[in-house]
Amino acid sequence: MKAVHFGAGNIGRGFIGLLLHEAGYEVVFADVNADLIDAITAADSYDVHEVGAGGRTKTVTGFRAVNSAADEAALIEEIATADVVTTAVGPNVLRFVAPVIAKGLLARSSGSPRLAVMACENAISATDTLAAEIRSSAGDSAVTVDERAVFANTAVDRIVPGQDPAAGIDVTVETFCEWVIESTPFGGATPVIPGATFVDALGPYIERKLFTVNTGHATAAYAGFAAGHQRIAEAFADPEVRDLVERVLRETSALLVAKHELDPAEQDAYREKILARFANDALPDTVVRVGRQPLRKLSRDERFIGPASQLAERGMLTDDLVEAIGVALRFDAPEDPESVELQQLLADLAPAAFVERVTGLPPEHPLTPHLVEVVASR
Ligand SMILES: NC(=O)c1ccc[n+]([C@@H]2O[C@H](COP(=O)([O-])OP(=O)(O)OC[C@H]3O[C@@H](n4cnc5c(N)ncnc54)[C@H](O)[C@@H]3O)[C@@H](O)[C@H]2O)c1
Ligand SMILES: O=P(O)(O)OC[C@@H](O)[C@@H](O)[C@H](O)[C@H](O)CO
Repeated sequence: MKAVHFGAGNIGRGFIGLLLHEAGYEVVFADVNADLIDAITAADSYDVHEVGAGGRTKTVTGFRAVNSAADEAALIEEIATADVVTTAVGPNVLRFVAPVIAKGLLARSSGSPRLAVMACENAISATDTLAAEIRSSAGDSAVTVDERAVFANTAVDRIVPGQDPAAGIDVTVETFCEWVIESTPFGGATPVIPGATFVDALGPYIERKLFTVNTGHATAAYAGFAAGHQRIAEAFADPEVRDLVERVLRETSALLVAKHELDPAEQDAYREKILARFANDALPDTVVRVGRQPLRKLSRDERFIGPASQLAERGMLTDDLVEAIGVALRFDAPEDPESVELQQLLADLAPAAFVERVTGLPPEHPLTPHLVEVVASR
């Protein structure tokens, strides 16, 4: 069995590549970073170091690498003969990997089994987004794409921080990991990936993950940045940061319980487990990594505006989320282009125009006045 995985970065090597390897797949990493591809090609194995209580080191072997910017023909051939294609490149990059996946699908022999395509990104329905880009790229052959591929949405959860360059291609990760994949598109013939969980309906899982892990994580990052902290564990040890994270997650939990009819006690336990993960001092994660791309994080369906808008539509409380959004506006990290753009937009636009442009919410939405107020008063 062969898997082609786009994005040989933190999640690619430290999570998806590892689980595919453990499932018995030969993994072909595709990435645009030439130095990274050369390093992977030169290695026979790499280690995934789990840190924190019960952490172990796992070794990945049986992989190859293709430079997707330089060797499209080789990548098309790999996709044409693969069983699985996964991505962990970032939601905004999906449109750039779609054309070569379309070409690989069209190059498959018509008798081949259908290719399982799964985007492993922090975004709702990321595989649907990727599939739409692949169909659009295939043009008149879009029907053939759907005959040859099965597209399944997924939710991925493992904190993988930025890596020490001296570690080579080894990866340091937390012990926790969860890969949830929707089963329905496979019609009963799901890929064999023992480390993954297949569920009929992914909606509750991805919203629970994004609106708990990622809303809380981003709140810790932005409040930590504003308070002058560099590492997430250090930020989370600050009582004021932790208090805001806990208040925000009580609001998102109220939404998740109401919308998806989750058991409140189970959601409380899920939230507590996540708070303990943020406190993992053995994980060298930074507020700048976790806060990266603030414009993406403040967009319509993402970890702040997604839950806050739905709470407001239900007439439920959003005060703490709105406070966290106000703190996010202070994220000013020159190394992050979206942070620079965020600060420029704040300087250039009136509050109402800023809210509409960044969050995508119309003026008449019940959340909008609260956001305009927080932007105006910053
Ligand atoms: N790191 C985490 O804790 C974590 C956890 C869950 C989900 N995720 C999600 O996984 C995705 C990747 O995050 P990451 O932390 O691994 O980022 P990363 O920056 O470590 O890795 C992304 C990789 O994608 C590569 N890439 C960029 N453009 C590409 C292209 N056009 N073709 C092929 N490769 C390309 C980059 O060179 C890089 O190696 C994101 O959607 C993120 O939200 C991350
Ligand atoms: O990857 P992002 O930028 O969407 O979010 C940053 C972190 O919150 C994220 O990478 C988490 O570490 C991860 O989602 C945990 O599963």
